[in-house]
Amino acid sequence: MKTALTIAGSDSSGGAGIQADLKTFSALGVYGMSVLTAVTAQNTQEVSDVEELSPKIIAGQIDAIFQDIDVDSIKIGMLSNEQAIRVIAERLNVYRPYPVVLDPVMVSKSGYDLLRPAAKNALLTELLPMATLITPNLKETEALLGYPVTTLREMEEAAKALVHLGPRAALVKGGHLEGEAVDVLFDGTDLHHFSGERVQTKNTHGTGCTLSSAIAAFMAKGRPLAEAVTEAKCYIQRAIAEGLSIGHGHGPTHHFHEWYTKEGIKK
Ligand SMILES: Nc1ncnc2c1ncn2[C@@H]1O[C@H](COP(=O)(O)OP(=O)(O)O)[C@@H](O)[C@H]1O
Ligand SMILES: Cc1ncc(COP(=O)(O)O)c(N)n1
Repeated sequence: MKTALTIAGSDSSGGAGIQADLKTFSALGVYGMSVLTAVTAQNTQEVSDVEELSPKIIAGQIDAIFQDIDVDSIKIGMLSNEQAIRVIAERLNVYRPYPVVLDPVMVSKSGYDLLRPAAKNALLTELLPMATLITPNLKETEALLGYPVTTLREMEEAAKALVHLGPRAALVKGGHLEGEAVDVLFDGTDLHHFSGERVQTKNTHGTGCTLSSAIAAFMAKGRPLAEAVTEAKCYIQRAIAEGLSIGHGHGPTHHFHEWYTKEGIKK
């Protein structure tokens, strides 16, 4: 069985973070592992507290996995602070995993800073250059590039500009635009568009976590990048369409195990 590792924060309500990542890996038939960076006290309405883990235990978790198990892909999510970024970059430089899907998580849907603003530079210099793919939403794209991105044309230019910062490829997600939910991939050579029908729902907690984990899962299975994004987009579309009205805020996406067949996602 192929394996995938998520390096991310815990969401106590189970809709985002490590929990969403492991549910996605499992639904897509890869063996999931986790390195925790922080524990959030969170529900569908708010993040009420965060406790960051020490660089020592973050390094310890990474070492424990890589010294024993072959890792077929990695997804990185919530990092919280600069020390976590530095120790993860340092350990990954030793083990050189491939592929690395980096979701540059910054602010939760409920408005809480999941990355301390002062840690942004370390993210840019230490981790972006190691990534096979980064998957920012529009706000994160703006924070990384330093200018607003609000149209499809600007998303295309932004995806190219992000690749200049070091990752091999960039997927700019249009989940927060109006109209069709269009994501734009620049793979270093070509631009690709991935379009999904917009679902009118408030149950979008963890959509970015789910999409990046699904891409990592398909890449673990050996799919080339653009194909992995196509399959993952199909997965997130249905996970949102069948999202769950759990809690009183932004409910979570739905992960169905029976979706995955040997041929791919059941359409
Ligand atoms: N209401 C929606 N209907 C359909 N697709 C959506 C919707 N909201 C987000 N998406 C898709 O979900 C994925 C995650 O995007 P986004 O919500 O922008 O990320 P994030 O969770 O990082 O803010 C993207 O593929 C985006 O196009
Ligand atoms: C631990 C953790 N990681 C990531 C997110 C982002 O998810 P969202 O953008 O849907 O709030 C989150 N809320 N919590």
